[in-house]
Amino acid sequence: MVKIAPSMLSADFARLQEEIKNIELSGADLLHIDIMDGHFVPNLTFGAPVIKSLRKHTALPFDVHLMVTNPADYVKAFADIGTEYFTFHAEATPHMHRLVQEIKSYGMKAGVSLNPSTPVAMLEDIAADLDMILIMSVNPGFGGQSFIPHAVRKIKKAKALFDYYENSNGVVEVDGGVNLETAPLVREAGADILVAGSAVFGAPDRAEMIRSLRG
Ligand SMILES: O=C(CO)[C@H](O)[C@H](O)COP(=O)(O)O
Ligand SMILES: [Fe+2]
Repeated sequence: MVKIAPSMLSADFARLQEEIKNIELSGADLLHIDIMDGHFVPNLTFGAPVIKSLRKHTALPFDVHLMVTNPADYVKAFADIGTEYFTFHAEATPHMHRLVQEIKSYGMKAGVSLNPSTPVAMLEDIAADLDMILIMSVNPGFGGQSFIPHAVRKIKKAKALFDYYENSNGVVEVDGGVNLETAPLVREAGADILVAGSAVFGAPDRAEMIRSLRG
């Protein structure tokens, strides 16, 4: 069964505590948290202090997606908060191996995210060490964009890479434009975790939407 990770980016920021509780009660598996620095992507969201204040209000595992230029600067802060997955972008650092080891040394799971134009092959020599490959199915920076169909092939390639290296911890997550129309395509391709922001937070019945996305 695939897992659903609603993206907090589409929540009502004035009522974050209620929104997170509502998502948990609606059956979400993880809380996807988009950290943007206005540099790696042309948008700003929230930082560790805001996320820390939410930790005591939910038992959902935190799935942190860092769209920042210097991801290594934030490892300790998110480890201290209590983060399940710390996912950085392959395009943001030439030192993926070092950063993955550091993330793991803090007891977090390490993920690498790929922009739509970055090939899965870039992860060939780090896949054995990864807990997650996050395939971006939109250009990062904003919620509510349209799904880029090419992501379906990349999900299959990421699954094959984990299989080749016999990495049974490795999960493939897909992020961007996931809705009732595109969810069957990414489930079929083998995605383990579906991120959905606008589809879940914009649904009249969020629990029903989460169930439907799971298929
Ligand atoms: O990382 C992201 C954007 O950079 C978000 O997680 C993603 O866009 C989710 O929003 P939606 O489901 O509305 O596309
Ligand atoms: Fe994201």
